[in-house]
Amino acid sequence: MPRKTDSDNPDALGTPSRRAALRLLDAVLRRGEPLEQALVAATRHVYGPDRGLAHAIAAEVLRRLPDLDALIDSVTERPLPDDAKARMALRVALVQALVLGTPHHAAIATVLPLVDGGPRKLVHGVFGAITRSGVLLPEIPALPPKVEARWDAAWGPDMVEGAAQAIAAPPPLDLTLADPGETDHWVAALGGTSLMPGHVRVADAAPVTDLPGFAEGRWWVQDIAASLPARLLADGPRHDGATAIDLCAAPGGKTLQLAAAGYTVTAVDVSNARIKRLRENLFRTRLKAEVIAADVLKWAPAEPADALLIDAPCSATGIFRRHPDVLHRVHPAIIEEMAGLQAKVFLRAADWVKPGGRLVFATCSLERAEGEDQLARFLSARDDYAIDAPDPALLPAGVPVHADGYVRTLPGMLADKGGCDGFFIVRLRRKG
Ligand SMILES: C[S@@+](CC[C@H](N)C(=O)[O-])C[C@H]1O[C@@H](n2cnc3c(N)ncnc32)[C@H](O)[C@@H]1O
Repeated sequence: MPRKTDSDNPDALGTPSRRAALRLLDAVLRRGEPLEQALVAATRHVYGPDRGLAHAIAAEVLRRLPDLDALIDSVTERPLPDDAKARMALRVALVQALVLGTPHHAAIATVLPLVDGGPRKLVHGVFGAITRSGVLLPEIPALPPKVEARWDAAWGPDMVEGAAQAIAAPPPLDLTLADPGETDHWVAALGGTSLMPGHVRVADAAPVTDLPGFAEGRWWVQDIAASLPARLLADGPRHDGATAIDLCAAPGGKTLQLAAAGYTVTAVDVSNARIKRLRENLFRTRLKAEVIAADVLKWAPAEPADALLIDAPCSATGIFRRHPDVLHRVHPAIIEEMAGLQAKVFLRAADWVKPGGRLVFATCSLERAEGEDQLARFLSARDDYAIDAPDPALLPAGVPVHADGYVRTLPGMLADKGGCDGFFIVRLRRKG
């Protein structure tokens, strides 16, 4: 059967992908949906590479939104409403012309049908005025004002600057190796660099599935910061048959690390769709874990484990480089709600660690409520636990152990090497 393309659609050539980008933006900005979650529905009538294009346009708009809006506002008499179709269409057209390198005539011609029967003239006029003026977007993108204010209050101006710079360039691709002893081999085979044993960083490349070692399951994709919780948990000698429980485990980056390190792993997650990906990852890497679909607020293990990892559900503001939707849809009520869930999981799971065993709590969040504050609350409730500060040699150079014994990665860290996601990680030992 011939492959479907844009041209099978009654829209002008190229328009369906822009229409899908508009639907994605609407899902994120108006309905507060995560971009990845909106992808299937928004791109239902778009095929092949056009689906990737729709995603790229929407993601780039979300990275550049305050700057795009400032440009639009600079040439309109009165600001267009935030959710006006004209503003949305202009964002889609301008990001193509000014960031993605689409020829100007194609950027506007493919977008005008999106405002058919509406403000076509306005959109055409504003686009023309901006592109004719030769104005460019700033090299360092602006953060949404509310995010900037929140992060400035929590971390200060250097972090805010680091975060803005981190949006400017696409993040590199980080791989975690099944066997850290093969680091030199995979650095050479993939043409990458390594920031620590078991890690390879490559410039964001062609499809991951085409890279050497993927089919053989010798590595999996995982930001270097995301690989630290399992590294900290698995560090050091352990007895044969040591057990690990990985809570909130899917799609399994950390389950794979713990299994590769030799633990007998039980991986628990509530999402069937994500568990399917976890099983695929185990199959590809030929690693073993018992996989359980369950809500950790209802489930309990038959017996406590030597090691327990909580990669808690969170606002995910630490992964804004690859998921720029979090910059626009995460607000204080979401952070508070996630922090409440984390506190429950943390306290409940603390009973599932053997005396003398380890617990690592982590979130990919840049909010203290989902990191430092969780730790303080936990320690005040559980005097049977103490912080077990890791050896700094376990971390890549440039990521410190905090004076209080936990690890906090922030934008700006490893910046000269391609940066890292924002994470909070603490390792605790149960007294015994
Ligand atoms: C940060 S992600 C986990 C990433 C994963 N640890 C990895 O390394 O690939 C958080 C996970 O928590 C799961 N989750 C959320 N609420 C849960 C609950 N009540 N019980 C179990 N899993 C939950 C989500 O389905 C999601 O997969």
